[in-house]
Formats: sequence, structure tokens, C-alpha cells
Amino acid sequence: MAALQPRLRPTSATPGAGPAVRLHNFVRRFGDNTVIAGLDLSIAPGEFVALLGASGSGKTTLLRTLAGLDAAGDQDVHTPDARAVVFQDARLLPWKKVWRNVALGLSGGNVRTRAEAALKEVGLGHRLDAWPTTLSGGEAQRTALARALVREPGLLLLDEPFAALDALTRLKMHDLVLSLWREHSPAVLLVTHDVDEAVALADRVLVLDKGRIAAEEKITLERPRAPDARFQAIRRRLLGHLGVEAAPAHGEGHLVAFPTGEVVL
Ligand SMILES: Nc1ncnc2c1ncn2[C@@H]1O[C@H](COP(=O)(O)OP(=O)(O)OP(=O)(O)O)[C@@H](O)[C@H]1O
Repeated sequence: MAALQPRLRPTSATPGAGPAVRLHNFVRRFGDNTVIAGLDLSIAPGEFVALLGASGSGKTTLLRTLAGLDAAGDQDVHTPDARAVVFQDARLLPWKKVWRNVALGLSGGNVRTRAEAALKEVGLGHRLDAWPTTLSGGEAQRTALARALVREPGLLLLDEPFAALDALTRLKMHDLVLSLWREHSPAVLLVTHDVDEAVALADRVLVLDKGRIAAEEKITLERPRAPDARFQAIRRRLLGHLGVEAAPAHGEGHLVAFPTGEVVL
């Protein structure tokens, strides 16, 4: 991935060696449209950060920049060398078996063994030789997570990876991501529209608005996080930052509609 973006200057993800990610006064324009307007961002090694924001606020642009998939020019963008991205769709190659999808691009020895270990870690040790078309949505996303983690990334970028999954599978994926994160300790940036997902998972939640960080919540609640009063207070504050009136909690039978039309159960 570094080859795609030679102007990104990698930093070490070793704890104590400074942030895993650092952007200073970052700007991204598409023609006359200034999507990111002088953004400062720092993510510590091993920190789990979630990014919320209305549609078009620049979340994916920021994630793509950190992934090295979007031009940063000569700007001050520091990331670890090893980065991996999981998108909303698993993006598996249908003509390669599951383990070969995970092994794709790996160099060195023991490629099959490493892919197998990663697939076992995500609970797919029994699907190594399956074809991607035979996987469920959740299994496909597990495969995408295995493909990301087998590279031992210092930065794991998650672009709404659970948005297309049913609610139960999504909750299982939350548990899986937390256990993988504990095991491998990458810095994580999770882009999501789901406020509850952000509060359940992250150490810190950022709200992006018109390419700027409009609000930030540090979350020190112990994991696993029950939707208790403290959880709800954070949730309500974040919804407020997103321009949504204090809304009923999960399970109260209501929907939260964002001004942009997205709906979170
Ligand atoms: N390649 C591109 N060329 C031109 N404009 C772009 C390009 N990529 C993104 N944009 C514009 O940048 C703005 C931010 O887009 P981005 O996808 O980063 O938003 P987002 O917050 O991820 O939105 P969503 O939640 O809908 O995915 C939008 O106005 C979009 O049209």
C-alpha cells in the first residue's frame, strides 16, 4: 500500500514512539469543494477511534487518505507503514478460495499457515477452501477482517464494515473486532453512522462536520459496555453534536433519523 502513496511518511507504531497517526492542518479539495478544511488528528498506537458525521462530511475521504488511497500531496500526514482497510463490502476475489483471498499479496514463507491462523482467529477455520460466493455476509466480513489482520497492521481502517449486516451478526462482529483489537493492538479508525456502535467500541469518538472535527468524546467505560445511564449520556451528547434531538435508546422501539436521511435503529 505504501507504494500507492509514496509521499506518506510512515511513523513507527511502537508504544511510546509518538502517535500512530498524525495529520496537521490537512486540507482536501475536489475542485471548488473543500471537503477537509484544515484538520488536525492524532491517534495513539493501539487507540480505537470512531468517526461519526453526516453524509458528505468527509469521513471516507479522511479514511482513504490514511489508507494511502487518496492523494495527500506534500501534506503533513503520518501513518504506520502497515495499514489495512475493511470496507462495507468484503471485496473478495470470487475466483480465489477463501484462504487465498486472505493470503493475497503476502510475501515470505508459511503463507498458507498464516492465512489459516488468521481465518481460525475469526472463526472460519472450517471454511479455508470455500469459495467466496458460498459465504454469508457475516462470513465474508470475517474473511475481510482476517485478510486485514494477517498483515499485522499498525493502523486498521474500518469503513462502515458492519453496516450491511443484520443486527445480531453486527453485535457478534463487535465482539470479534474487540477481541482482535485486544490481541493485535492496532490503532483503529472506524467510520460509522451508528452512534451506539461508536459508543460500544471506541476509546474516543470524533464528530466530523464539513471537514472539521466538531466534537470529541473520550469514553472510559469498561468493555463490554452495557447501554446503562452513562452510555446513554454519551450517546445523547453525540446525537446532539450530530444535530439530532435527544433520542430514545436502543430497544425502545423508535428510530433515529439523521437530517441526511440515514436511520439508526
Ligand atoms: N473523487 C471525488 N471527486 C469529487 N468529489 C468527491 C470525491 N470523493 C468525495 N467527494 C466529495 O467529497 C465530499 C465528502 O465525501 P465523503 O465520501 O468523504 O463523505 P462521507 O462523510 O464519507 O459521506 P457518507 O457518509 O455518505 O459515506 C462529498 O461532497 C463528495 O461528493
